[in-house]
Amino acid sequence: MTAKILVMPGDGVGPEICREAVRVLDALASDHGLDIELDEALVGGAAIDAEGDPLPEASLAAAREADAVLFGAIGGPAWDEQPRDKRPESGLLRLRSELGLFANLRPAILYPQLAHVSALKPEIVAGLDIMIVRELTGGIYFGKPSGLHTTASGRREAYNTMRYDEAEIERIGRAAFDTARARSGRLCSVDKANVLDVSQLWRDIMNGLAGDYPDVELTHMYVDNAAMQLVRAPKQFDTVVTGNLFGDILSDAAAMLTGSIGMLPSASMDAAGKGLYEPVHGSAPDIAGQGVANPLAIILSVAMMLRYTLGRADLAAKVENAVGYALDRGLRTRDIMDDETQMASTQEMGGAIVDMLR
Ligand SMILES: NC(=O)C1=CN([C@@H]2O[C@H](COP(=O)(O)OP(=O)(O)OC[C@H]3O[C@@H](n4cnc5c(N)ncnc54)[C@H](O)[C@@H]3O)[C@@H](O)[C@H]2O)C=CC1
Ligand SMILES: CC(C)CC(=O)C(=O)O
Ligand SMILES: [Mg+2]
Repeated sequence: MTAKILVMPGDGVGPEICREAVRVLDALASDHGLDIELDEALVGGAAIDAEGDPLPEASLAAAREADAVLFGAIGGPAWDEQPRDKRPESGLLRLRSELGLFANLRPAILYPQLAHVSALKPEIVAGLDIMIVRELTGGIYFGKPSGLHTTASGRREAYNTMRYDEAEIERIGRAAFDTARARSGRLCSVDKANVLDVSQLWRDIMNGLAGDYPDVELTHMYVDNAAMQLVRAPKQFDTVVTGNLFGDILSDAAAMLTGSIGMLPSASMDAAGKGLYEPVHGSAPDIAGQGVANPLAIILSVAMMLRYTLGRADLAAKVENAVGYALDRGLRTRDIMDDETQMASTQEMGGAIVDMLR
């Protein structure tokens, strides 16, 4: 059956990297029998400019109808002064929430060719393969009450609420235990249970689930220590499960262990296997329009789409191997370049992956 893929390029480098990911999908369709139909929709700042809404009704409807969404990135200085619910970022948050994409998988895998551009010494990161499972539709990004107001004494005051109920925690917990079970069987739950009530509930639910997964070894770590351990000895981690805010921060840190934030893909899944696939990075306004953005994070997100939604693990492996071959050949976008390698533009890197696939 033909799979419907909705492409949402967004802002900044989003359209540049999406273009390369679409070339990869086109090559898989024409040369490897991938049965897909592509459509495109507005989101983020581009949608605000065109329609006054970061997630127009038609875009949301198209996303609901699609089997998978390929998402570029949103945001940028042009929209930074907008109130929070009118910013491009709120379009992405709403999309995640409306589609029920509660499980965000962010794999930090080091390609051995990039060991010496990692933020850490090669011997500390060699063989790195961590899966961060981040809760994506709850926590402080969504909790009510939230707001900004002026108090009786005339001071501005702002607040957000980190809130989870036990069903939300259990749902992401089970996704993480299942993920850990399919990997090495080690799961580290990251929280701040020494300070936060919400983290105490989180820890309690994780401990309760452990009984259903006797083959998975569950440990707990406070988030401040986890940030430190991630840069001290990252290979102690296999699968990490954490809340929305902590996962957002830890995954950007984990990205640098692989050489660049331009290398980290992600999958955001609902309960039925539908997914939105996007790079971990943002719209990178500082390099937008220069043709230097690394398209590998979104191309590796296409590989996750092939594996998790389209049932084509064979093609996912082909894409991942093609990335390896391109790196073997010394192709590097600026963020992962060193003295020995040749600089490739966004388009050249995408083209190299397409050539490998043909
Ligand atoms: N999922 C999304 O669409 C996300 C959107 N954002 C938004 O993006 C905008 C910029 O946010 P920042 O904090 O600057 O984070 P960012 O991830 O966009 O950029 C951080 C740094 O990483 C670099 N970088 C990012 N992607 C790269 C790539 N593919 N290749 C090479 N270098 C890359 C950028 O040039 C910049 O120096 C903001 O409006 C923010 O809200 C931020 C994170 C996620
Ligand atoms: C809404 C986004 C800006 C949040 C984010 O940084 C992310 O999901 O990585
Ligand atoms: Mg982020």
